[in-house]
Amino acid sequence: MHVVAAVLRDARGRILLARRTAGRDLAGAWEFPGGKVEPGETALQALDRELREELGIRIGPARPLVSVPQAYPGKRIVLDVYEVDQFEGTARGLERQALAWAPAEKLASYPMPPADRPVVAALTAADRYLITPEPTDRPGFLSKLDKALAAGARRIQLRARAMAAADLAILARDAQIRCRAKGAQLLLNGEPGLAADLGLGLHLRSAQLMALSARPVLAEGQPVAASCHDADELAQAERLGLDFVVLGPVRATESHPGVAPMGWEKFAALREGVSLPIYALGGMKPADVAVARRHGGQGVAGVRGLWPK
Ligand SMILES: Nc1nc2c([nH]c(=O)n2[C@@H]2O[C@H](COP(=O)(O)OP(=O)(O)OP(=O)(O)O)[C@@H](O)[C@H]2O)c(=O)[nH]1
Ligand SMILES: [Mg+2]
Repeated sequence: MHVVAAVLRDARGRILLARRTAGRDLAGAWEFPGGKVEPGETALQALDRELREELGIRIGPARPLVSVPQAYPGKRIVLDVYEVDQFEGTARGLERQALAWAPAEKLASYPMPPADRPVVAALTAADRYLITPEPTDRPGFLSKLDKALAAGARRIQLRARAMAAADLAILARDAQIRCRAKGAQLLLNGEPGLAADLGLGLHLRSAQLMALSARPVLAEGQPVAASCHDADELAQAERLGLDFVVLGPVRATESHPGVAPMGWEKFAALREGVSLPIYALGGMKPADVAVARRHGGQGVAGVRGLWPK
């Protein structure tokens, strides 16, 4: 089932949500206004029709945001979401549905269908997840980090697997100060204790993820993420209530020559089974954000393709 929906903003930048009425599936959930594409319609024709029927507005140009494949009990949908910057008329609940204009940072507090979580993440969180190369010289590393932050990196994983614990703690603090100054999230790879002590986020390796029975406890508001390669790992990440994951390798990479790439079709098929925000990993460059979004991804993750030269 192909479903189209719109992100509409008011003059204050708040986003329109509509509440599903009683007697339909997912009744009571808040959603982005829209509906099913009918036979013979294009996605944009369907969006225009649905918003006229449900809200009484005529929409201007629409830009694709993300297209989320999602499996529900007994059906599979692709939720195709567009950002619409201009519309004519005043939005009203013509089908007796309640409407709410929500600030972007409040979206996550509305109960929404599973397919909408990746949409909210696409609207509010970074589309690139930068993984650092193994730090060798500290000044060189920190100046590259500054460069990445200046270029807009807002979600960064410090991955230092060969470093002595004491050195890692010092480097992590230096990196933390720089990230804080730019409002960027910093997640430490594989070290739950140090991440908790320093007030950093945590990135779990897949083996660590599978060995846990509860989400690791961190400082207030710090994210927990994980590396996933298959449906079991994704399901575990969702069970533990993680904030996001990386999934791959989508393409072949120099760093893992023996590993068969999954490709975008498999990426999208795996994404259907969970409602987590997912970054594509493996041979990714910033220009691949668009293809990742077309397959339901949050964006791209990587070392080589994202770390400054
Ligand atoms: N419009 C909309 N539908 C969503 C969202 N998220 C999501 O999972 N869906 C699902 O996509 C499907 C959309 O169908 P719908 O019931 O709104 O379709 P419709 O407007 O054509 O109306 P209908 O009820 O008369 O068939 C439902 O299964 C709904 O649960 C969302 O954000 N917006
Ligand atoms: Mg609808």
